[in-house]
Amino acid sequence: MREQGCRPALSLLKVRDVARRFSSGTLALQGVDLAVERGEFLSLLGPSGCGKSTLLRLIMGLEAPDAGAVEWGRLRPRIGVVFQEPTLMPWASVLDNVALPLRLQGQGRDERQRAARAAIDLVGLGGFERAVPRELSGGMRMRVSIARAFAGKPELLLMDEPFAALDEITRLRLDDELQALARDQGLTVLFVTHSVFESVYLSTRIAVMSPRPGRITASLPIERTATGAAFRASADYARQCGAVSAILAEAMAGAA
Ligand SMILES: Nc1ncnc2c1ncn2[C@@H]1O[C@H](COP(=O)(O)OP(=O)(O)OP(=O)(O)O)[C@@H](O)[C@H]1O
Repeated sequence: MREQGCRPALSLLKVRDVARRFSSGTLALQGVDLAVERGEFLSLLGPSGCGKSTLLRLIMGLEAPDAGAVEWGRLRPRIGVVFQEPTLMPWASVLDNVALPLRLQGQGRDERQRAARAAIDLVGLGGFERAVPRELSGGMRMRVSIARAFAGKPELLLMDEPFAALDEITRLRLDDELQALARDQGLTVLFVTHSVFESVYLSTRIAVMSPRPGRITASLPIERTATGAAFRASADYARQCGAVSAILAEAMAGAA
């Protein structure tokens, strides 16, 4: 069902008319249509409870839709996942935490340690391989979680409000690091957030969701006329934050 080998469209992923109702009776998603294109940084922006995490779980294959389908392009990409909580093994070193998925895949010790060290360097934690999570700050723990996702060399990175629990300064820094990593590694990212400012800063496109039952009400490409702090301080950034906020408010009012 997932493989659509003969399909001419080359989107990495298509969510078609998806609905999800929980056994409690809650209709979390209805009529969700979303195409994810290779190489884009796509944010899913919507109010709390609109079904963003549910949609990510459907894409991960952790749950099945009650209607509609999640369809993959020519090949199903390797997927990396980062959640809001870093979900590290507290007793294990940074190196062992990052190498865990590779161990579960059955990779040999040398191979997985090499890949884990490379991912740790990528997120700027070189030198902390032997540290355990309690010796790290919240931002460093989140970097470990990102390194763990990168160690498997993902083509598609699914991120569920990864920086929501962090302080503003750490969050801004990790936004910058993530954006640079995604660009340098040619990754496709699907990033769930409540934050208009974060989504405009990070994304090449934003999909806005309505309140529950969630569906995509708008898709907006983001124009980036500068990078880093210069973009954050630019009139273009402020203008696009204003436009996205207005569309989000419209989606909220439409559902009221
Ligand atoms: N396992 C479940 N059983 C019953 N209801 C659920 C379950 N998981 C989620 N829900 C409900 O489905 C709706 C969507 O939840 P979901 O976590 O996907 O929203 P969200 O947009 O990610 O929210 P937030 O931004 O607050 O994390 C909510 O009303 C939630 O209570």
